[in-house]
Amino acid sequence: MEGHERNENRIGDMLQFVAPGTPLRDGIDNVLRAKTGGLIVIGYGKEVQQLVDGGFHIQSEFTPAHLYELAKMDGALILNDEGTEILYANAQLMPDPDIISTETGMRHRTAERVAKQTGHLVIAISQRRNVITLYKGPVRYSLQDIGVILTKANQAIQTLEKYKLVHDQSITNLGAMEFENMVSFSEVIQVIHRIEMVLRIKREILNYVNELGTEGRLIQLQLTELVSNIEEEASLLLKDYSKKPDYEPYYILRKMQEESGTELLADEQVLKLLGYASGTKLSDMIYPRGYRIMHRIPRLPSLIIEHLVERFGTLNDVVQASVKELVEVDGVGEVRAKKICDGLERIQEQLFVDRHL
Ligand SMILES: Nc1ncnc2c1ncn2[C@@H]1O[C@H](COP(=O)(O)OP(=O)(O)OP(=O)(O)O)[C@@H](O)[C@H]1O
Repeated sequence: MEGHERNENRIGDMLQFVAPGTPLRDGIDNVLRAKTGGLIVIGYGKEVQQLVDGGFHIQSEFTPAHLYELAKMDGALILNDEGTEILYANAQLMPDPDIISTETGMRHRTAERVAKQTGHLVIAISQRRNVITLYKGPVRYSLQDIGVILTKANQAIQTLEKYKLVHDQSITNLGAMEFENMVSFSEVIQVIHRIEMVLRIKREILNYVNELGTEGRLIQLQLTELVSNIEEEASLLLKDYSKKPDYEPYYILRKMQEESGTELLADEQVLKLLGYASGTKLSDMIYPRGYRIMHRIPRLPSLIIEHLVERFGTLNDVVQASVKELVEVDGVGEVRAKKICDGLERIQEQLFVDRHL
């Protein structure tokens, strides 16, 4: 897995763990308000044990009130992996002083070093600055004010709506061109870039949703409504256009997301992921297998679509096939063959109406 993708997953996990609405977050918020400061390590594996000196073995059930009371003591609190028990209080942590830390205060330096050395989640609650900072492995993340995140999340939803409109239109145009046998690599790559943009903003919003916890339900609903099936649609597109029919579309999709950093992928990278040689010309024509369009035919099972692709190879050949030829395919009787013909005709008509709207 690429570095930035792994870090994003780490941030997502951390944020979920301390999201508003969880008992841990209630406890942390109490400590923040009381301005006592706090240092909390999640998990007490061997790696952590080696760094702990002194402290009281408490082993009490985790409640926000216990956390708040115990945080009044100096030193660190150590919780179990699930954050459901407080194991130690007033513990002195002694991470390797050679581990580089960019923090200045001792609490935050210790938190950063312990996280880097053990890979565990460490939470520093600042006494003076009203900030909660999370550390896990090399990742550092400062929690932001809920109001600020909500504003950002709402802005991101608006951006997503715009991206989604552009994406939908480009998918419609591509569909119309597929029926006309007019698709070149260039159109396919353009649609893939649009998918990339939608997926990227979706990931960003998911991070906000994780961070918002119970406060993010509305954003989550909007997100689901807008892009719940984007991955499935993308996977069908990749199945339509990958060089070899047996390419695993979700694998390509994951690779695509791993490889795209702050910039969109280069066209050659997309071609490579689809399995095409680097010299492939963007103006060359390419013919879809028809997975995406055939999935839009009502009540046509995926297995039958597989059989149709095996038998005919491209969407165009399915469109050209007579009822007699369709019936030769495993699982297709006369009634279903007619439904396929009618279905394709209707989809084509609809696409021609909707294109360039
Ligand atoms: N190695 C350590 N193990 C356990 N607790 C520590 C350790 N180092 C610092 N602390 C805790 O952090 C407290 C504050 O330290 P310091 O003021 O240097 O931190 P800081 O990073 O500036 O944090 P703040 O923003 O809260 O002031 C200490 O009183 C102690 O409770």
